[in-house]
Amino acid sequence: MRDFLRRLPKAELHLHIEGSLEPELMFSLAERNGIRLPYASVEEVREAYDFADLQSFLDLYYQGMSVLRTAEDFHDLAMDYFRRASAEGVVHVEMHFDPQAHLARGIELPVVMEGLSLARREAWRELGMSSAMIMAFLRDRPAEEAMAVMESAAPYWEMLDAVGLDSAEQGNPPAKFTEVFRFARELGIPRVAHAGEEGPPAYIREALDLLDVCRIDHGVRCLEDPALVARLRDEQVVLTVCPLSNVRLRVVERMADHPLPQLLEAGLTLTLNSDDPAYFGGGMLPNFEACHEAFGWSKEVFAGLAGNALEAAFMSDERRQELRRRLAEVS
Ligand SMILES: Nc1ncnc2[nH]cnc12
Ligand SMILES: [Zn+2]
Repeated sequence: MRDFLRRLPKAELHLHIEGSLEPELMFSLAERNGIRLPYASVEEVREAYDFADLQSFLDLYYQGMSVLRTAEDFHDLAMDYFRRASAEGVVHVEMHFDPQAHLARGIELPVVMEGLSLARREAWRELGMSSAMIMAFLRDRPAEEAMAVMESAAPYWEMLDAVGLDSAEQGNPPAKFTEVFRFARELGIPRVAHAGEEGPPAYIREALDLLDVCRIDHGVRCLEDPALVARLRDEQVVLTVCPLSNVRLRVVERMADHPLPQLLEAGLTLTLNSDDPAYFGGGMLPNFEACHEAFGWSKEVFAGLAGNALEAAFMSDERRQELRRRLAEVS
């Protein structure tokens, strides 16, 4: 099964590129940039990754990314992840990135865009891996700031496959960002949003009704609202579920308690993703394997999930056709 799961052509739709920063790279970038880390060793960093909830993770996540300063750093970050993901059979990566977290440290958007764009071209050339960019707004910051970022991103609008919404969910409903998302819609930029990770089902409804998103990131708490589940099923809204993330952030206690089997049973359109692989115990393959171990799903189930990701991905029709063929060959 492990070999089958590795060979499955997997598209990853929910990945925070800053959350792919492994402690080893964190140390080498800190050294390159003359930054002192509050850890003595790589082991000490890993030991600190014991989270009580989303906020306790976010505190370390924003601290960790302080080593990213130059376009070269962002390039190295992304290439480091693309290489690891490619070795796990990932063929397409859609990366969220958080401009406001970098602006707050004095790192301007062009630095981020230059580094990530260079890595994307290299990944295509050297690994045959396609990718997409999702510019995310931090929902625990003011909506006016998100709007300012959107406006300042004008030179890059063409390069954005979507805008997204992440960071601390509780108390920061999608409604807060209605105007920013309306602006993105007017520009023809697709929209996704984290909702129903820690927040209530009402946030999933708001993301659909007010932000007009095409996908919900996480969405696992929809099960608390049967009418919402029926709507998600009928409208075939894609959920980008991140199983290991949900365990590590204590959305659920253990993999065996994860609601994935119920979500599948309810007929929802699901995909599997890693979210922040450096912080949550691994990338796409470990997430697929954890599901196999916990739920004993068949090859057909995993091929179905991989197929859902291909259909929902931001990629050219030509690329989608090619990957559909590869999926059919493997499964
Ligand atoms: N799992 C997550 N939820 C919300 N915001 C995030 N930013 C990075 N990872 C996140
Ligand atoms: Zn996420």
